[in-house]
Amino acid sequence: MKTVFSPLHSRRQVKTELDGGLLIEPHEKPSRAETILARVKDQALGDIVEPEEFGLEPVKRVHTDDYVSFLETCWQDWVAEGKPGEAIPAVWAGRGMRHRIPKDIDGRLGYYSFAAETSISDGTWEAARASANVALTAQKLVTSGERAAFALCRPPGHHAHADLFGGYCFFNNAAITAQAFRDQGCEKVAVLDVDFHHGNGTQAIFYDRSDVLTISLHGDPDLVFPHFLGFEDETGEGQGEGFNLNIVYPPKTPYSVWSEGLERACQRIAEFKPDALVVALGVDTFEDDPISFFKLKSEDYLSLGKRLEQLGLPTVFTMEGGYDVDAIGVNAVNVMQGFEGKA
Ligand SMILES: NCCCCCC(=O)NO
Ligand SMILES: [Mg+2]
Ligand SMILES: [Zn+2]
Repeated sequence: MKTVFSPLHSRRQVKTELDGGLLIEPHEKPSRAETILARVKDQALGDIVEPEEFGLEPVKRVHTDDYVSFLETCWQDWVAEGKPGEAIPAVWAGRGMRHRIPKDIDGRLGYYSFAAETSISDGTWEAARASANVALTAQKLVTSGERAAFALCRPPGHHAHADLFGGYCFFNNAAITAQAFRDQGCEKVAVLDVDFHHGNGTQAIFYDRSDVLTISLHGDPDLVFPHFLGFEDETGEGQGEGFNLNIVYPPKTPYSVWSEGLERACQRIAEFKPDALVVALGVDTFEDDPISFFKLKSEDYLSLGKRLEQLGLPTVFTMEGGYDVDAIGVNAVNVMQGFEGKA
């Protein structure tokens, strides 16, 4: 299987993440991508290709023009205001307030985000653009005949809404990929989010549509991020009713239980009969992940990959979360190797 990777991921090198009232070293760090890349090479998974430049048009098929423009100038706008630290949103439109776009950078940071842990600094824009190009290059490989391709995306994307960043995400790489499949002739596309966290952005982007089926398995939002979306009663709206499926699990869920949800998801996908599959691959479901609470083991990712291959679909994997850096390479590449029959 080919892997698409961009060294430009390292342009995202923020020094802060707001966590527990402290500014900590971000969990979403450059070594995550480098460790996965090293494992791809160590396992000779396949060629490693750099992304092509697709420009902003395919990104704007999912994200609003004003949001894209905000991201492009956020850091310089912040610096121009003489702010001493990294750009961190700190004010939002609460209940009863107005959702209009302020002029001030603090107001715009709040308007275009849903959480405060995701700092922005120099290079975030370039890395986010490269990450979307990585996903689009993987999609092009698959439409050009590859059965599957691994988009080693960093920063991740599944929390990003059409005009919201958060959860370490800016551009929704999985949604951009799904829309590219649609724009290139696929009638139906399924997005399966196996990251520990709910793919709230992906759900929201396609929520009223029946051409893209969105499914996510994740930790109970009553207990974990993103807290305000991802419940099982969210099944889609309008044309999209019945085309969103959330499968929620409690702390300490092992693969033996989690895989029952995977089976439900796979059966729903088979019933939907899509022309392509996008897998939002987070491996923060791992038993030792520092910010999550499932108990999957490294060998379980081989089984996950094997089950996904049985769907028989052209498949793009977009890298999402996973923060046990020592294990992330084995866990992510195990999915690809399981997909290719090593299980
Ligand atoms: N306290 C912020 C948690 C952000 C979750 C990031 C993630 O892994 N999403 O998939
Ligand atoms: Mg998920
Ligand atoms: Zn996650």
